[in-house]
Amino acid sequence: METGQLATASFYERIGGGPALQLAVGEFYELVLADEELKGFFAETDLAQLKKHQAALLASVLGGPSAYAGRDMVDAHAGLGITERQFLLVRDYLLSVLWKLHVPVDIIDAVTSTVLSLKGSIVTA
Ligand code: HEM
Repeated sequence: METGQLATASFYERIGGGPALQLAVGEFYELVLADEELKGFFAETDLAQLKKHQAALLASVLGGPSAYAGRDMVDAHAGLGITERQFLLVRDYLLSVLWKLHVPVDIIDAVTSTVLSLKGSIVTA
């Protein structure tokens, strides 16, 4: 029954699966790359690969396929000298995209906690 399916659907399924995540990740990097304080970090980055990894990481956090094949968060951000302020800016861009796409609030809460738990691995300045 429909309601039974809704009750057991993962966050990943509830937001629309892979296509919805790709949209969210695309919009997220548009915001990040338009920010003067952040865009320099990505000057040398293969953006297609980055978006693919970011979407895969989010998918596994949200209970979808766990196909994340990127580096762990410490290795990916080592030596970048990211400050807490820059970390919070990036977090806010991610959350703003999720709000804009009408992602339900319980899912936003879960993403917020996960992102916060990564702070110690990402902030090095
Ligand atoms: C908010 C939480 C964050 C998450 C979940 C996250 C996640 C990721 C992921 C999954 C990758 C790809 C790793 C790979 O391809 O192997 C990545 C790479 C990267 N991230 Fe983050 N990130 C976060 C915050 C930040 C912040 C705050 C900055 C800079 C201000 C940043 C800058 C970068 C850069 C520059 C790369 C690419 C590094 C390279 O090309 O070698 N990230 N991140």
